[in-house]
Amino acid sequence: MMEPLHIKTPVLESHPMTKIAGFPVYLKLENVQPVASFKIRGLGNLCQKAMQRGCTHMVCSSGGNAGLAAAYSARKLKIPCTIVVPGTTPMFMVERLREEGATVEICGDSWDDADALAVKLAKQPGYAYIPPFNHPDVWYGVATVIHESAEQLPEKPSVVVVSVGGGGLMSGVLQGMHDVGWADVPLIAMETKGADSFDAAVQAGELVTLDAITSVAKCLGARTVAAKALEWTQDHKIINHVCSDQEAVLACERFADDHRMLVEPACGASLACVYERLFKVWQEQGKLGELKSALVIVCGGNIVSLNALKEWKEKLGLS
Ligand SMILES: COC[C@H](NCc1c(COP(=O)(O)O)cnc(C)c1O)C(=O)O
Repeated sequence: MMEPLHIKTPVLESHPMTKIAGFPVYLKLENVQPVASFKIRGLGNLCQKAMQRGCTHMVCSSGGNAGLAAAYSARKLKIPCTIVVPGTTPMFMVERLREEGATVEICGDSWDDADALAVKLAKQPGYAYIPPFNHPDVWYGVATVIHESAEQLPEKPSVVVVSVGGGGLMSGVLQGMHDVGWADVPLIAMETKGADSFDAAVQAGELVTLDAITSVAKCLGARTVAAKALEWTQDHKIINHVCSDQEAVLACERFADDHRMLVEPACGASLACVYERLFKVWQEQGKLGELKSALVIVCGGNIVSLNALKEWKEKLGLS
């Protein structure tokens, strides 16, 4: 059994968010992972399995964070890797991937275009395709975030909150929830407008491919959500919600002020669930009953800076 490449992260009760919600809000701080996002849990597991299956070169498509997790894993496992990112990925992130030793290819306007090239490159002998969200080994690794939380929390939470891009975080969290006896705990699945492929699938009752990703939360930018995520709606109570880019970016700013930690708008979408007081809305709609506590998975992300936050606020009319 190999040592996992992720670390056990803290669970912090957020005093400011508890005051807003009216009950304890616990934060699982995946932003303090070595690669600044939860991604290392799933990609670390997948890369270790790929190495054990004898791969000699890994190829991962990514909006950035999964790529960094794969590049970090490959470096730790001493295996060459290629990361394919869309043209929307900022150059500082491309340089960060190269600093991890990865070869970086830039392709297309969204993750889906990058993924198509990654799949093609991985057909070379000895190469392994490393999907960023749509694989059981990813979900198995992500499930550890709940296994840890169950040991860290004083009691079972009344609700768990995640962000949804391709649906890997959501699927792994749900797997973990069922592992630890939280099958009756509703999951809140948050997306941003313009990256809402899960909501589109739920509304249509089948997978839907968005024409483009127009949200600033590019790391939620999978135009088609994984089938597994939609399947989970048959087996678990899931409340999905689409917030605006403005709400996600403001949540990032409030979180930085409240906790002195800077996270991506992809993560801001989850934090907006608390900051926009959505629990009360869902209780008034009868979607949620009494709530004693909430667990928010702070998924983190690298593609953010004080300057980026300022630019997003200007772009979104928030300045
Ligand atoms: C296009 O991008 C997909 C993936 N980011 C996904 C992601 C998510 C959503 O996770 P998912 O639902 O894709 O498993 C949440 N929070 C953060 C900070 C993320 O980077 C990537 O980096 O390749």
